[in-house]
Amino acid sequence: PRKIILDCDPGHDDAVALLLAQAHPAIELLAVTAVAGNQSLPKVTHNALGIATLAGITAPIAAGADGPLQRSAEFAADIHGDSGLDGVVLPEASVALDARNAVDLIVELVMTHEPGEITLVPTGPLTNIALAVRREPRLVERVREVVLMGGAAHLGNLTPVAEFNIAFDPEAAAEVFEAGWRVTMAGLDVTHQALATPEVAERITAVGGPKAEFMTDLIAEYGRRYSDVQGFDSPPVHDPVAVAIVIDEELGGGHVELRRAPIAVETKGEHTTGMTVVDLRPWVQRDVPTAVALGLDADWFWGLVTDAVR
Ligand SMILES: Nc1ccc([C@@H]2N[C@H](CO)[C@@H](O)[C@H]2O)cc1
Ligand SMILES: [Ca+2]
Repeated sequence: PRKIILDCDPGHDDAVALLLAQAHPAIELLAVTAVAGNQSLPKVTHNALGIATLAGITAPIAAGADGPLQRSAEFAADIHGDSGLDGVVLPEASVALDARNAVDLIVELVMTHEPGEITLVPTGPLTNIALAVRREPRLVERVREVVLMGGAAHLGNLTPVAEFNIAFDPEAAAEVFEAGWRVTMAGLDVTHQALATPEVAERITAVGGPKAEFMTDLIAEYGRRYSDVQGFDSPPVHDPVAVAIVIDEELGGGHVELRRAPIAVETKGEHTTGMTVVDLRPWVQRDVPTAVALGLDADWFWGLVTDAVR
């Protein structure tokens, strides 16, 4: 199995990513690290501990950055609510927070494993990841790859051109994309194909049991907010797509369409800050370590999530 560290800001869809990462045999979840994004650090950390309890995650859970490198934090309360996980009941946490800071834990795990063993899977702002590389630049050559949920080659969600995770901390994102390691970007282009339709919800509910109930409530609440705020009939469940890409790589591929392309992060634009500028021009030389996911076998994807619930 592929060893991963899941860096997240739970977040309804982060919760699905955590359940999938914990359940799938092709993934070994080494640690969960929390970062401010959808909500404040204390709130997303509290949510991570509750989800870990429900999911039976025994890997260390550590809290990291409480805000962007330079800018002030703007949480996504409109979609995730004041708690960061509104509308779902979490069990009282039976797992304790690791005493180490998330950034130290990421550095320690990568530097004590063999080069190429660990994959970083960020599903929130990239503040922890940028801080880890600043603390230990050798991370760039030791990490196998970064498979992140964030960015967009076309339309944004926070702004016309910027996706929330990148726009929350554009400076951190720029450092991560420019570091020189392999980065696979699961942006809105692909995650907007991961829609939790009524058929998907029924498939998950039919599994039965506490995890199915949790997921059913989560999808219903997340769907209500996505409908109210962004007018979606069914909510795009972004974060587990990054985990699914790692699973697909482990199982031989074929379910996600990836395209190697130069990706630059705008940090200074008056109208474009937070934009991931993805160069899809076919004649452009593409021997770069960055790639963007453009297509998803949605039925396969939802099969993974349903099996994770089961
Ligand atoms: N409107 C909205 C804002 C933020 C997010 C969170 N940011 C990413 C999608 O932009 C995901 O990681 C998700 O957790 C989702 C919707
Ligand atoms: Ca997230």
